[in-house]
Amino acid sequence: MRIDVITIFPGYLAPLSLSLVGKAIESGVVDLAVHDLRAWTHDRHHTADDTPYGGGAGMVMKPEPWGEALDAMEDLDPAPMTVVVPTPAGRVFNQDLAHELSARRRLVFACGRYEGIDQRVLDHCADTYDLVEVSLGDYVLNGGEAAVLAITEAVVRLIPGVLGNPDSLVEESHAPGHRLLEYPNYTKPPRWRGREVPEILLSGNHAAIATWRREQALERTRSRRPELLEDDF
Ligand SMILES: COC(=O)c1cc2cc(CO)sc2[nH]1
Repeated sequence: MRIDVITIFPGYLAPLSLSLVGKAIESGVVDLAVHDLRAWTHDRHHTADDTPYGGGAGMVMKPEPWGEALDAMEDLDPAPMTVVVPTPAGRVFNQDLAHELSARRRLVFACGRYEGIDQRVLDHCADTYDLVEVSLGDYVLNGGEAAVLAITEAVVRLIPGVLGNPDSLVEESHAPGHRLLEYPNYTKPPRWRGREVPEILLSGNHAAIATWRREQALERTRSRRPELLEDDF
């Protein structure tokens, strides 16, 4: 998978070259490039935003730099582009969408700032590429960069070969077909500040442990995320 990120804050994406995503880049499973949108501005001040037509607070990102940046992305790799635009107005990101995006050959993240990107850029992307507008949830950030960090980690870890132990993908919360929250986890020591590890986990009775874990997952889901237990139909 090739990932390109276009942003006016390239430094914000530096963490992507660490740990999990970093290993995927080193191993060649993922190619990642971060681009400064201002490279496609041509005025002395490298202007990327302007006042909104129709008035209102804040600034809007100008379409011209985005158009030139997206054109340049096409020249970098012949694979068809999925353009992912984090926005409060987007589809809420979840594990199903993470799986969908992990199957794509190429992702181009367009990080908005200010009040957002001129709508004509989104319309151009919808007509020219595969556009996915996505929000991390029902709250607002100041820009798309933090969302790109989260989405990239959620997507890259699903690519075969990236995680050391693919079994850990099976039982985790929100895994496909696994609509329960994860059960509680314990490790040594058996007693810590007067708190014991549940006896069952020390019993070696794997069937009973599996039952206990499912009961714990059900209980947690019931109390914290009851909507996950509602049937879809
Ligand atoms: C949960 O919030 C988001 O996913 C989010 C993405 C973006 C992009 C912005 C720039 O206009 S503000 C913002 N919030």
